[in-house]
Amino acid sequence: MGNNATADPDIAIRCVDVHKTYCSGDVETPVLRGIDLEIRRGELSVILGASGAGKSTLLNIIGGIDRPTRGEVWCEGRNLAVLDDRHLTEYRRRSVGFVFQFYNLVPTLTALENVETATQIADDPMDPAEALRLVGLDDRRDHFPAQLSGGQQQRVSIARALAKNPLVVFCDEPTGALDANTGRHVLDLLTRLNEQTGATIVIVTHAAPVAQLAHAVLHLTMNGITATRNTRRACAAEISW
Ligand SMILES: Nc1ncnc2c1ncn2[C@@H]1O[C@H](COP(=O)(O)OP(=O)(O)OP(=O)(O)O)[C@@H](O)[C@H]1O
Repeated sequence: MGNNATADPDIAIRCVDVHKTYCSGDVETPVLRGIDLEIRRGELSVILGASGAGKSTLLNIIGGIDRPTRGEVWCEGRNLAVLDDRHLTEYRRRSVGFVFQFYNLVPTLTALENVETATQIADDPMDPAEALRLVGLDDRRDHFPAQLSGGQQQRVSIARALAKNPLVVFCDEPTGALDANTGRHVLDLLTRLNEQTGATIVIVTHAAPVAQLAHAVLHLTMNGITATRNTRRACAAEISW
């Protein structure tokens, strides 16, 4: 398949027959066995799967952190699987934003400065103060991470990812370190940002109820991936886990 694999402007990322096998000495661990998927622009997608199903492995591949053993990962007319290191780094910097379970903020920088670290490497960034306003933290811009709650730190990390104006924001277990109520606020924020800004958001989680928030649900198992669409999406207040 050639560049036409991403000719559809509604598709942000497309995987074609993606395989990943980890090799350590003589031991081979096959994790992804022929994954086909599409991430649609402007949508909130949830990748769901049990522990060990390969969610982080898949996220690392579509986020340009790792490469597949076999298969194609199409984004903006390029197959990430064959990009050299320099271009893959460029893709990570310019085209994707990451939100991790443990926030990964720089402790010696204020909330605003943490967001600025991302906007300084982006082509078309948002005003960092505006990004903090979008996540409801304009009054905390001069606070350091240690002066913020877990939920607030996660909101800073969401502002940091969003402020790059990336093609896709990837969130790996974004509520994993938060209590249920704070987690619900973070999910509510992600759905609101998707609706208000049109940001394409992918949430990776083992928490099945989160799938109710999504336009598209990608269910990853040892046997492959199945995609379903929600005809009615729940709001974060309606879900519990
Ligand atoms: N670098 C590696 N070398 C060898 N095996 C690995 C490596 N990274 C992951 N694995 C294996 O790949 C499988 C999938 O791991 P992965 O972290 O992608 O799953 P996951 O669905 O994200 O799990 P969890 O929800 O527990 O984080 C696991 O069996 C894991 O042991």
